[in-house]
Amino acid sequence: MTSALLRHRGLYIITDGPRDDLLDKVAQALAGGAKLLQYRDKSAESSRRSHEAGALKDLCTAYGVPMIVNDDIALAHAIGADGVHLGASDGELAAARATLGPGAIIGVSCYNSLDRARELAAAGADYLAFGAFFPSPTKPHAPRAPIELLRQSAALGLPRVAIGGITPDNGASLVQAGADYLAVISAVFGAADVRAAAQRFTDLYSVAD
Ligand SMILES: Cc1ncc(COP(=O)(O)OP(=O)(O)O)c(N)n1
Ligand SMILES: Cc1ncsc1CCOP(=O)(O)O
Ligand SMILES: [Mg+2]
Repeated sequence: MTSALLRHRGLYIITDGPRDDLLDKVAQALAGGAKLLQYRDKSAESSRRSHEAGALKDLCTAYGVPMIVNDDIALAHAIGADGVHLGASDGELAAARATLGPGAIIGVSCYNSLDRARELAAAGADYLAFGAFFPSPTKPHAPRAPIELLRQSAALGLPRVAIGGITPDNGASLVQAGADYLAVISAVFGAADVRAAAQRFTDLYSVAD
């Protein structure tokens, strides 16, 4: 799936639920040009999670946008998601590949570590996520990463995702440094006008391309 990801750049929306208007807000962000979606819900309510993830997958399919599940390989498999995102304590990349298959998108958190990025690239990751680049309202204690890491990781040849406190105002510096995707929660889902906020991120790539 890496090649499909390599054909695009843009906004990667990550959900901030649980919330009652989740589907509606995601639809607005997709209308604003989001190119990837991650369902991130840290609750343990498996029935709601499964229902929501399935509904989000259908919505993303209608927009031609890949849908990725955070943390949960089994949920990704059960609802036919396009992939999974794994952090350092979320299970092995090899296990995800064995469950989801060769065409799945398996994204990994590399935090601020080029060594971790090299290892996971060699192990078959489809994209490398770095951050937090700015103070994150969603995850205030996330380790910080320097912007140079985006340039330093270019040679690994995989799509690079930037995350952490990204706004339409500070995102341009990350796009310039080589971020293929800007992964955003609060600056999209916390906005009064979600579609307009997403469009501002989308526009950063129209200017760059
Ligand atoms: C695109 C992207 N990058 C990083 C993360 C963070 O993953 P992780 O460190 O596992 O933390 P949680 O999101 O699970 O709290 C991510 N989810 N997505
Ligand atoms: C999951 C995660 N990992 C590092 S920062 C972060 C949260 C990003 O959310 P926001 O865009 O609100 O800073
Ligand atoms: Mg995780």
